[in-house]
Amino acid sequence: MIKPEEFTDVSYEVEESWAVVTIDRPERYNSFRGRTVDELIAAFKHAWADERVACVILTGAGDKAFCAGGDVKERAQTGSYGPTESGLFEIQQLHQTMRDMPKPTIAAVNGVAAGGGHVLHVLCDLSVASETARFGQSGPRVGSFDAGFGSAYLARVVGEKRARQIWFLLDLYDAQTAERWGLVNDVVAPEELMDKAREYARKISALSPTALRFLKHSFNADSDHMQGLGNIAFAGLDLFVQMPEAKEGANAFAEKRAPDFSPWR
Ligand SMILES: CC(C)(COP(=O)(O)OP(=O)(O)OC[C@H]1O[C@@H](n2cnc3c(N)ncnc32)[C@H](O)[C@@H]1OP(=O)(O)O)[C@@H](O)C(=O)NCCC(=O)NCCSC(=O)CCC(=O)c1ccccc1C(=O)O
Repeated sequence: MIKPEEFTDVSYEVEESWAVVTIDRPERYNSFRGRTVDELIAAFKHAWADERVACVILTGAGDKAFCAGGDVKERAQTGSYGPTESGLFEIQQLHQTMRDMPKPTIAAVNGVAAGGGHVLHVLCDLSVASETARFGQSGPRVGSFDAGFGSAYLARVVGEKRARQIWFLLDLYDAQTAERWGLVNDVVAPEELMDKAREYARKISALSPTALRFLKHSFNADSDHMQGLGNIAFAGLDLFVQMPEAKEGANAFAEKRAPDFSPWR
């Protein structure tokens, strides 16, 4: 497993009694490649094992993006998300690690949370948003989908109609709308975002870790079957991204043009 001091795409810091994990690729809107996903898994496991840490704050570097999902430019240029430790692109393992780790996770959404980056905030136990944050999925525009937690668990959070609206219209929603839909717990001014996340973390740090551990597993138990849906979905996605239809989506994004999916209707 990669050590925090070897991280290139993510930073890991311990403040008081919590860890702050920051996705640090602002020039790509904090989108993730294979290496980023490996480092995020390592960061969450590190926090899980770290006795100084009661909970984790996940955020993005800069003020533009929390995370814009998979690095579509890398996918368009190379056909993959680049090298990884295991040779696998372990996004599903990241989702599972975030859910399985017994310590609460708090997303501090500092900018746009799109695609697989939106899924990461949805999978955090709590979400705090900056007033300037924007939220949405983008897969069907760039030749992708998340038919696991990214759709099924999203529907648990916001309801079926809203989840289908998010995935079928692909609009970006502002922080006030996200709060109204129950997608985030609090909205604050950009300069107050990390302080609000720290306020949550401080409260959590004062509580019984064992009680929180049982509660987190209890909340998760009711949606754990979605991991099985994810296995089917990501197996399908592995095949789909090799197909001309999916490549049209990624290429169109990299070439800054609208995709033409009409041949596949
Ligand atoms: C995020 C946006 C809505 C922001 O829009 P806007 O504010 O107008 O900024 P832009 O000018 O568009 O972007 C600024 C700058 O950042 C670059 N950038 C943005 N997003 C990405 C990205 N995802 N990858 C690479 N680079 C990105 C953008 O090109 C600009 O750079 P310049 O050099 O200045 O031109 C908007 O940017 C947007 O819609 N972005 C794309 C979001 C997206 O589609 N994300 C990927 C969705 S798929 C996914 O995340 C899951 C992947 C996955 O899990 C998977 C798993 C297993 C197998 C396959 C897959 C899979 O491939 O899907």
